[in-house]
Amino acid sequence: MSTKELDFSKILFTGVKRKKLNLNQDSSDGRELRIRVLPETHELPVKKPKKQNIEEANNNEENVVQIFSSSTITTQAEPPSEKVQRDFQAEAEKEKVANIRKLNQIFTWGDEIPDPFINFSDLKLSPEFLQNLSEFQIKDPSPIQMMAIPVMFQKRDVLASAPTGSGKTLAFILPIIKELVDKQEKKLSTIILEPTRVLARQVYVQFVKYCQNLPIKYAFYTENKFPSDAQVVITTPNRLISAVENDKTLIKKLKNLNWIVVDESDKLFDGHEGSTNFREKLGRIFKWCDGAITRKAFFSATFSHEVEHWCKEHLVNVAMICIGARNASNSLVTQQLIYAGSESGKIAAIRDVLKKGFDPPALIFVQNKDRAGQLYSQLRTDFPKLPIELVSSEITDKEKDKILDQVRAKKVFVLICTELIGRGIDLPSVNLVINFDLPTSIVNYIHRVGRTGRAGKEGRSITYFTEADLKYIRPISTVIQQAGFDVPPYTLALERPTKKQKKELQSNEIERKTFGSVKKWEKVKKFKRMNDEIMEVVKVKGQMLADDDAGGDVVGKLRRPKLKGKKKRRR
Ligand SMILES: Nc1ncnc2c1ncn2[C@@H]1O[C@H](COP(=O)(O)OP(=O)(O)OP(=O)(O)O)[C@@H](O)[C@H]1O
Repeated sequence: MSTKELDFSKILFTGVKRKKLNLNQDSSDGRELRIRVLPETHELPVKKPKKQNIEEANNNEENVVQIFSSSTITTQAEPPSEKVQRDFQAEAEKEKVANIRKLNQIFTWGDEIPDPFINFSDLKLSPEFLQNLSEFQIKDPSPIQMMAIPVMFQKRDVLASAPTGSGKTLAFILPIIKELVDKQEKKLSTIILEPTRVLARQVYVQFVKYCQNLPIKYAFYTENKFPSDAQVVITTPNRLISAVENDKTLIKKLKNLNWIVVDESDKLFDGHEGSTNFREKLGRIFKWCDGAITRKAFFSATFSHEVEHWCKEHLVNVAMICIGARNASNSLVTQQLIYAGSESGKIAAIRDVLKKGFDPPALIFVQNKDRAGQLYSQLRTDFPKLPIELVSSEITDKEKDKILDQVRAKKVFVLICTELIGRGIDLPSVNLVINFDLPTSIVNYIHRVGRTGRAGKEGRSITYFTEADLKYIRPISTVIQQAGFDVPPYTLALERPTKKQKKELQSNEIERKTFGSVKKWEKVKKFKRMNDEIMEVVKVKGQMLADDDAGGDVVGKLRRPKLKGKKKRRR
């Protein structure tokens, strides 16, 4: 068994590596998606040629190979012995690997860590799989892929951390796909856990892309029946738990898994989620997935030392991988920290940014759904022609998927959102992230700004703070400075928030003055709800018509559904 008794009682915290990155010294900060490989500089240590004078050389014809001048010649080098050549090649290879690791900022911990690979073609992937990678422009591995893939090939537990947008998803799905193709096992082999349904869907889409023409069954499980014929199931802890509660026979299958992958794992380790308490749920799931062959893989852009200690303590032969500095923000994102004074100052500042012009789409983060509604109404009033959307817990999952797809397609120019999509969401087209409300922790900051600057592209972020944020600003200011960007110097001299203050901030948001009215958003919300109800009726009617084999235009046959709370108009 690979795990000891699990102890989820400890409280996790996150810390930032204090050392300042010297970005000027070496521009290779390891955060680019493209790998860096040194040019080959090694040559065999050929013995230095002897200089002889011509008379001497003429006496020994065998030695004469090249005449440099009228008075000197060079004798042929004595070939090094095979052992010397082997030793030298091994040494050169070691040095090359060390350089690759250094340039890509690959740090590892554990026994028998394999060398990073540099070409997908060296991985013995099937031609179909290689074709799928190239179809989606995956040419070279990113640093996390270079290291995590060979480690996962060793079939051992792994804890991996790498910057936002650096390709962690492919780093864990590639070894899983390869194993399934090679072994051709039909059993349920892998469970991938994501903190939210939206992220589970996103990972599912990656499987759709990379598994074309491959004999693999994968499923995205968030509703209805557990897909028991799938080899890979992508889901959330909540859904998996309720599936097992409904069908205890699943436990037997879970004990026979090859992999359980915990993506955004520091989030799932998080014990501060109140009612959702992910850590407790993960503990239950791990007890089911404790088969001797089951390996665990944890991936995230941020990790606390506690998670690291937990893994060292509870996992056998775990390999740890860290790309770049631990808990650092992505330095491909140009980061600004701006004092806006007050809430109205922030509104003025954001108007200014949108008016001056920006490269859409942009994400604007606020601290809760009410604030999202207020800002939505405000910006719709100020910029009636700008395609603005909002994602918060108030809209359905399907609506969320739709809006996020519109952002990807650049049909939505400004997306107002809450922490709900602060993590993991891959919107490669996003160029600008605005923290309208200050994130409540550096971890949230790192993930939020990581929605831009993805896949090696550059991005930009602006973080506003007000009088009310002053006592919490220093940690965020430090992270920005560590990424190599200027911050107002006094923010670094302010007192650090105490542990109590940090905790308070997690459970109680900063009270902020409201602005604008939420009328516009209320209207849109009502419309969206109506739309959802109509779509639901369309689905049901469509099913009924299909069952009756009636065909025809389903929508045309519908009547307007009765809406809850809708009063009859009095004449
Ligand atoms: N080797 C590669 N070459 C080019 N693009 C890649 C490569 N690997 C992944 N990508 C692309 O990079 C983007 C970001 O990848 P991914 O979503 O896996 O990032 P991540 O590290 O999981 O980020 P986050 O921490 O925010 O979840 C995706 O659009 C993905 O298709």
